[in-house]
Amino acid sequence: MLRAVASLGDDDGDELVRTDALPAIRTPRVRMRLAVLTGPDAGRTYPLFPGSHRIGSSEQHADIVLPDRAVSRQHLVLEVRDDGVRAVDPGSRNGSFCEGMRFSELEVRPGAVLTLGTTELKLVPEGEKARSMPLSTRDSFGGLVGGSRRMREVFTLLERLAAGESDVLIQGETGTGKELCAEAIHSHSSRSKGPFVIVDLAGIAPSLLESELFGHVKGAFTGANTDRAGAFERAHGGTLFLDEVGELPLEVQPRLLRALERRQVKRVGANDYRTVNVRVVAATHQDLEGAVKDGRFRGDLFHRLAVLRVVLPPLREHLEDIPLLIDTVLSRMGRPPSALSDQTRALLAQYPWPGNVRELRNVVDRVVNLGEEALPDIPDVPLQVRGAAPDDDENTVPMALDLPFKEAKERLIEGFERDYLRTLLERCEGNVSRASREAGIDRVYLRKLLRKHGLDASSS
Ligand SMILES: Nc1ncnc2c1ncn2[C@@H]1O[C@H](COP(=O)(O)OP(=O)(O)OP(=O)(O)O)[C@@H](O)[C@H]1O
Repeated sequence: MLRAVASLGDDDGDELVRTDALPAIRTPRVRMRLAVLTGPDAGRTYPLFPGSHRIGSSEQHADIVLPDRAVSRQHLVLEVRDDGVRAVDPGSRNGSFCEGMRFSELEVRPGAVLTLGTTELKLVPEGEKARSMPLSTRDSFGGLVGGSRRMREVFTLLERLAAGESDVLIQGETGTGKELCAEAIHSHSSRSKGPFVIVDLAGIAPSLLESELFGHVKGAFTGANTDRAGAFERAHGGTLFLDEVGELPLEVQPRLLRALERRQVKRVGANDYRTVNVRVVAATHQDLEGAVKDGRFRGDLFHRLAVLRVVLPPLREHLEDIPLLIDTVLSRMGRPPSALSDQTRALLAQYPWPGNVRELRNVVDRVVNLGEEALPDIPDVPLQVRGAAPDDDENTVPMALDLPFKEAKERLIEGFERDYLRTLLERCEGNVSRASREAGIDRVYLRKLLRKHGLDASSS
């Protein structure tokens, strides 16, 4: 007897007839594709069926063969399961990277870009285009610079949205360039001749917030000696940048929502509304969706602000931009690129930069003025060994063979420690107690090691 008709696929409408007697047979089906974005094979895609897929440069050792001289014979294995994809680097010579970070084992999310040698590979969920957005050809937009894929994707989005009139929400960790981004949107818009008004909502006493945003009339409160226009009115004809919008107290949020919806503001103590012509660009380093769930931020305001959303990546996800960023910082300081030695640059390229570009700028400033003692405690190990010569021996780990034995050995151990700790933390979801049990090392010592390598348990 027929009991049910179930469709196994969302996209192709295949149907499977189930009966009591015959259990459903699940045929392997393609859920993901691997798209080659750059490198000699750019443009090719491979279906990823459940099971193991070996990726490398040798037809003997790999199922997906990449004709890239910087790719090892067997460079990476993708283990595709029903519920996810795990990438394992079995010891490639030049390493495997996910958004700027080297890994040896990684649970890869759909849409992630992996870099092997000079080849970039994207895991594309079935039904999605390999590249949803063309990459901008620029390596700067306003004051923001970056030639990496992540930044060029941001630039494409900015090119498109700057010209429009919609409000924009910029999200990103502290120091990722949110203010620069807002300025760039303004200067590339038709409002560029109008004012660009900045309000840092985190820096204003809650009692003064309404007056700062909407203005006040004389006598509205103690100290209101004259009528004063608020930021919305001052930004008339231009752009209002609301920094740290996540800090806005709940009680002020309905007034901001009203101002955004009606483009009308009422000064504190006044009876009438004034119409303003303002584009609002807001920014936050907070997880606003989380704040909405926790009831700290109004959902309707969030949706109104986030009509268009730009997410700026943390620097650790585009480490390849560090050389360009260093040159930019130096030139903004009026210094030539030679103001920093190659050795210092190499060290800076290996630091995880929790404070993002702002921290990089500050460190470059200090090192140029005070010398190398001002460098942060940077693990001295090669993170990125890209575009290197092809491997002669699959088991070769990149080693500084030209260094004195002791130093070369120390580097190798440091590299091992860091790779080990990263994988460990990832496996234990940042739980240090669990990590210390699994690794069989004392918790205090583990914390010390994590600090030494700039790894943050909570953020892993
Ligand atoms: N992509 C970038 N290119 C060039 N400079 C950058 C970039 N990102 C940030 N900076 C520089 O880093 C510093 C911090 O940038 P900005 O103030 O825009 O960051 P932010 O995200 O607004 O930080 P916060 O959340 O702490 O307010 C500035 O000096 C800025 O010029």
